[in-house]
Amino acid sequence: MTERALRLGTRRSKLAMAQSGQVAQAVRQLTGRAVELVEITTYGDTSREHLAQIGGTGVFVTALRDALLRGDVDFCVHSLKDLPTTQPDDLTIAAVPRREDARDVLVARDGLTFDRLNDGARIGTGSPRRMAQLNAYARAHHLRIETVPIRGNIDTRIGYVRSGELDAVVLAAAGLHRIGRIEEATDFLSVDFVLPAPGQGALAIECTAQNAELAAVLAELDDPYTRVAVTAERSLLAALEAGCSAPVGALADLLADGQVVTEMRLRGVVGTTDGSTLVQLSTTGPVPTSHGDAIALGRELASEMLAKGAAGLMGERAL
Ligand SMILES: NCc1[nH]cc(CCC(=O)O)c1CC(=O)O
Repeated sequence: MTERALRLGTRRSKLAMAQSGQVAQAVRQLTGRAVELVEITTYGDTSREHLAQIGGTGVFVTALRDALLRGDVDFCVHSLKDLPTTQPDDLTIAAVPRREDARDVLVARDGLTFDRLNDGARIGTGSPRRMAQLNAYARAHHLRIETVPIRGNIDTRIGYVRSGELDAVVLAAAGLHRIGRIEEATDFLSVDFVLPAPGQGALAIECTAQNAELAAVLAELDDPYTRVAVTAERSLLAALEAGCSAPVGALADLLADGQVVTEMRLRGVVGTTDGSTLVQLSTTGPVPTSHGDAIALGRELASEMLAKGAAGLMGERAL
């Protein structure tokens, strides 16, 4: 007797369909079973409000999780950066596959890089984290830019540039890669001046905690280095008591001596959206070997950032 198809719950956006499709393919190969996509509409897809106003955390994931808990689907795929930092007890992140490029990119008119934008350039982004760091960089380099709050899916956002309404927009490289449009990036923003959102570029494959059998199968898709890195980044975010729409950037990366991984570095930033103040710190230590060690690393950096005044910079909300 053939087993029934596994049902993968997904949002309908192009990005969600692309990443769910890629994971579905990997699960088919892994299990030899059929995987069918089940489309689910989330509040984040239908609301026209700015993310910071609807509270940010969880707007894209709640409907998917409800479908999991109802048993309508067997597993789902989230962009890790969209997941709230507290994990519900009855759901498990069965796998965090190897991370895609974590950087933010610019899609600018006429192929322009950030440094070559015109004086007074209007750059679209709804993310307080991006606003804070772009404005801080512009201040330091005597560039005059204006960040313009926008939201919408990738097509909509790039559309503002194609229509001439904005000079540039900022997007995650990973999203463009996944939908096959990375060639449209005109500048890859170095993480030395724009730290990505915690978990950016990584996916989380989630199923119910009850479904241990499926969780064990999905765990084959887990990349342990990505898992500890995003755990440390999200621990930093949680310890700063900030959500996914907060002006917080974080990136954990591995330092290597030749081919040998020696240490992990965790960098974090918090700032005001106008870029006038940034608290940016980094810590380096042994690669965490457990979930607990990764959590501790994030907490440690958070407390150093709080001691430098990070808390006072997070009350802000985007327009
Ligand atoms: N906030 C929306 C969102 N959630 C995940 C991605 C794609 C990148 C990723 O997987 O980290 C994006 C788009 C963007 O920020 O440009």
